[in-house]
Amino acid sequence: ESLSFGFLQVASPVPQGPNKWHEQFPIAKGQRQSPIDIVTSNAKVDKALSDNPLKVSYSNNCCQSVTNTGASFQVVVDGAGTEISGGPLDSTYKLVQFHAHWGPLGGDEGSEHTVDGVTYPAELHLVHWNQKYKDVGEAVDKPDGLAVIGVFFSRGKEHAGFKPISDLFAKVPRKADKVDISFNYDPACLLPARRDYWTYLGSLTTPPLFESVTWIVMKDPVEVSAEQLAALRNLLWETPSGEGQMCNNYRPPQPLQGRLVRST
Ligand SMILES: CCCCCCc1ccc(S(N)(=O)=O)cc1
Ligand SMILES: [Zn+2]
Repeated sequence: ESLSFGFLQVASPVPQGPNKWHEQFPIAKGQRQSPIDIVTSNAKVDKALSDNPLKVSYSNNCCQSVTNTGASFQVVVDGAGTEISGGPLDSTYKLVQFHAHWGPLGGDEGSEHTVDGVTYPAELHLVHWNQKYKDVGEAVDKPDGLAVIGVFFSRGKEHAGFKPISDLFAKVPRKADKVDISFNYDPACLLPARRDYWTYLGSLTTPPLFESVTWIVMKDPVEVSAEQLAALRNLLWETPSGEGQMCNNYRPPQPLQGRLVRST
């Protein structure tokens, strides 16, 4: 929101970058921050993860709308029937929203997690909250409150499943713009066919940076076209020099602080 004194319009402050977040959110320098660089040789295969496979049961009428949050697009989901369980999770979690992080036009950086230092042009986050809590607001800052599935986007052929969503970005150019999703949509179409993943305990990658996320990062990227990656830039946001294309909305990898990354 912008402050206004009658004739004088004071623009709302431009959001600060990741290297300043610690000033307002000291947890930014915490012990379980995200994202991280996943060093595959240090990841430990845990048979327990495959003995109790990650179960993803989304419905195809759960997506309600797409919003420009001013930091990403966000597909808002009503929790009806969109649950994950198993794998690293001791409880059932419900999907509440999904969004993404990406880099500059045509670049290869943009993902938040990296794999042996390799970045992808974008990373999708499917955000779920633990059903042991009464709502997402109660879950959001608890150590086992959230589970986020990360899916790397690589540049290649068009992703038919992502197209209905990427086509909507042009309709929500500005912060708080919102468009309803009138068609049936199953977010599971955004997951790679091979369901192998790395998992570790981390945090939200944007303020308030709560250390409340069990991360499940899919090993295989999904391909989206250069045009679909470019469509992400139909979303606009405030830059120091005024309104501009939303890009580079990713936090770089944070210190591992001795955490174990497990692997299927
Ligand atoms: C008190 C409200 C907090 C809303 C938390 C919103 C949020 C959800 C997921 C992620 S991410 N990028 O780690 O998936 C970041 C932020
Ligand atoms: Zn995210």
